[in-house]
Amino acid sequence: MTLNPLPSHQTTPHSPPRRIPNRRVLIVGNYCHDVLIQNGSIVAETLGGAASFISNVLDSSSVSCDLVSKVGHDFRYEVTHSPIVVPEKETTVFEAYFDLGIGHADRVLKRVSACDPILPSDIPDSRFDIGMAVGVGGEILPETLEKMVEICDVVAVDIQALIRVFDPVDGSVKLVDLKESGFFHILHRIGFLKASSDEALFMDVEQMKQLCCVVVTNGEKGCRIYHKDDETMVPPFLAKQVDPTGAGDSFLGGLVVGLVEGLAVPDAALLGNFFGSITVEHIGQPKFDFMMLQRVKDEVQRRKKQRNLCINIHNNDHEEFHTRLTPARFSCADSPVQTELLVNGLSCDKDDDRCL
Ligand SMILES: Nc1ncnc2c1ncn2[C@@H]1O[C@H](COP(=O)(O)OP(=O)(O)O)[C@@H](O)[C@H]1O
Ligand SMILES: O=P([O-])([O-])O[C@@H]1[C@@H](O)[C@H](O)[C@@H](O)[C@H](O)[C@@H]1O
Repeated sequence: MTLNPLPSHQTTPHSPPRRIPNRRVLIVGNYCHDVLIQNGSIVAETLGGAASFISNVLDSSSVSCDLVSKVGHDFRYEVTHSPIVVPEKETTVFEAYFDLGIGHADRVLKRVSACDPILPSDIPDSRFDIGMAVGVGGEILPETLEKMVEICDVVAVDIQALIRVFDPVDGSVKLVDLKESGFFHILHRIGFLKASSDEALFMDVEQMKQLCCVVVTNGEKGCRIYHKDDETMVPPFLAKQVDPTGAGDSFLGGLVVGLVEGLAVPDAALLGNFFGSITVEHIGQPKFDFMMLQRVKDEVQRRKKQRNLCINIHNNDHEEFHTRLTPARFSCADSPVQTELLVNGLSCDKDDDRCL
């Protein structure tokens, strides 16, 4: 298996272009029901789970993907990629509290119900170009990740799938060090490890960046990429945050769209920032504007052509791409109207039927 997350055609802009065949992506992680709570009241109930946010970005970007997810008999959303229904179980439920004000976290998460884990036998035996291990409620097992690295050329992992543990009484999410997670022995076989800046405290970035490409997201500040001796800051896009839920997931979706398109890793991460910034402007799943998506596709094609022709482009020079994507960012027509601003950046549009 090729583990180099930065294929040579991407790292050396002066090498001849290589045709990239159509790629297929495998997303593994459970859908869930999200309940957003503020001041003791339910503000919104939405479809959640990293798999839902990521497939939304991939589907909108016309990147074909297979999705393996388990839900219970009570799953209440219509989704494009049907989950496995476990009739005797309930769907995973997360409550997100936006007013507990613990530390500097923007929300406190509790897993109040958990569906079954995803087993290696639930995953198809075919080969995939990119696998995404994106559990939220502990559904990815070490043997699940092992199967993914066997059948996928490159695997991108959200660290939250590996290091979350759940309080047996109230389901509060706690994090354990990556070394104690039970997954550490597999990590030299993955391509990308994505963590938020809070989660990054639970790994040794210096060590991990020798094993794979580490991407640390940092909310409105964008993200940083670490690989071997390279470190790159990738700038953010301006956003008016309504609900932070799913930003990291959409980021990962955008990153993988960029990789599938054959962009260099910093440019792919810029697409991640782009989709992350749109997501924070919505409660639950964002609906991406068609014109905006078309402009992004055009800019991606333009960027690829420019890279292939080696015009004005250096390895870490993604500023021009950022400048060209910015107008596309604001052609998004369905940004929610802010009607009521609540504390900690959670606000609700009264015309949005997900808001209660
Ligand atoms: N307030 C914001 N303004 C602009 N972009 C944001 C904002 N919040 C998140 N993003 C984008 O989404 C990405 C992921 O968000 P982050 O909050 O770091 O992840 P997570 O949801 O996993 O905690 C960021 O790297 C950034 O690109
Ligand atoms: O906001 P984010 O960290 O990218 O990802 C979120 C998870 O942390 C959370 O457990 C889940 O309930 C949300 O639907 C979303 O997937």
